[in-house]
Amino acid sequence: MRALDKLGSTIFEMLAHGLGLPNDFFAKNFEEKEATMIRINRYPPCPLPEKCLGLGSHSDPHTLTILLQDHVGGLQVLKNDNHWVGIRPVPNSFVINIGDTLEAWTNGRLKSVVHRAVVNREKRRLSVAYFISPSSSTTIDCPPQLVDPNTNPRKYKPFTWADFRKELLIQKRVVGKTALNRYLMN
Ligand SMILES: O=C(O)CCC(=O)C(=O)O
Ligand SMILES: [Fe+2]
Repeated sequence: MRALDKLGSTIFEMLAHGLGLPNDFFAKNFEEKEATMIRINRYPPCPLPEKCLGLGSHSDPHTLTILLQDHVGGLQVLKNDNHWVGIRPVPNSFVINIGDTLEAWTNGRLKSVVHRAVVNREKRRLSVAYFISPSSSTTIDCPPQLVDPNTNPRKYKPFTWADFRKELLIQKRVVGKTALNRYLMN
């Protein structure tokens, strides 16, 4: 896990740099990484792949996901809210997903994509997802540099990662970005 945490930290630093924020703006909040977790997804072959899904449409609620997928393929991303695009597996590489928490933290500059996994008629598929989360007390509040009252007003009310996790637990199943929508400004 240490290598994945280090990769996550480097990505956070690069993202902060790209957004014109201090390099440690995000990375400094991940000392404790509460609720950071790894999930192994196993999708058995399915005789009727058009009739079922391996993993339904959702966005990852955490901050950053580092995903390793095998050669079979099945990950799809929702583009322009109306069509699914397959993410071709590239050997020896990770897929990096922005989570809901990072979308709120950047006032929507970084987007957490809605995605799903489809199944394969013949082949079993495996993927491994590492979901990185900040310390529970971290307040997710977008910095003033990313807000413009005229062109990009503040989209979300500040919340702590602990609050957001409670919202996630209340939901029976995460569908789309329902937990994050609870924090939208009125
Ligand atoms: O299996 C995949 O490619 C996607 C997995 C995923 O989206 C998840 O575990 O949240
Ligand atoms: Fe996901």
